[in-house]
Amino acid sequence: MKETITIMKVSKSFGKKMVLDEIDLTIKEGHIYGFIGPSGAGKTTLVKMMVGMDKPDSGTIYVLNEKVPNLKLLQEIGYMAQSDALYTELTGKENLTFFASLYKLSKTEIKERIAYAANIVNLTEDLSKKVAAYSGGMKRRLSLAIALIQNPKILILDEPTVGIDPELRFSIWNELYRLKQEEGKTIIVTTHVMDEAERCDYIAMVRDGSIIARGTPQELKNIYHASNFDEVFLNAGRERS
Ligand SMILES: Nc1ncnc2c1ncn2[C@@H]1O[C@H](COP(=O)(O)OP(=O)(O)OP(=O)(O)O)[C@@H](O)[C@H]1O
Repeated sequence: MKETITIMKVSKSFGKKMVLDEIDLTIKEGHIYGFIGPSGAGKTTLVKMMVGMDKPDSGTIYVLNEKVPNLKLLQEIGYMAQSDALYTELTGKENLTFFASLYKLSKTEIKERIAYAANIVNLTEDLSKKVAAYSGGMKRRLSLAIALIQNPKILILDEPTVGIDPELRFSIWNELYRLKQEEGKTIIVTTHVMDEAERCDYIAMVRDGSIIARGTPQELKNIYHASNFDEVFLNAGRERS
């Protein structure tokens, strides 16, 4: 299996605070890779660097064999940030059309992709409403639809299901599996939700800017003598303190 993302000795500080400390990591094509860890551990900073939105102080990141940042990669990465970056005075459909127009898509493809993405996040009926009238969960769903819009090879989703009800969360995860299995997409998620961590193929546990453990969910359960992921998380925390 090919490597989609390679991170080599990446460090980052904000002021005197070291937020990432010599991170080394490879993410394989067609995997769902999860980053879990407490608030402030450095997960968002790390995924932003993969997207090219933040720059390491030292170290290198390659995505699809291109050194980041690289404009060519924008077409290939769908990014859902933790805070929604939406045009609230526009409708959901206008937002999707705007973001779709940034990519190399024909008019027909734009139409098809908007219908597909809206359906996945269950927003089809609400597309003509202004985003200002959306609930928090609807805004998250629209942000996820935007991340899917250009049919990217890589999805980088920063806490994608926060504020989304369990039923829709379940169907979104089913779609992530389908995208992985049928379309070979590489999917990176950060999460605080432990049952989501268990759904990933591979997990990195981030704490204080370092990856303290990595492996399949089962491997991590073995390492931390845990029967579920809440225990993995708690036991990993105890070992560090
Ligand atoms: N632009 C910035 N300027 C200064 N400090 C920052 C900046 N961005 C992040 N930080 C700090 O870096 C640390 C890591 O933040 P980051 O958002 O990467 O954590 P996280 O693991 O994603 O947390 P959460 O789960 O709460 O989103 C935090 O201490 C945060 O305050």
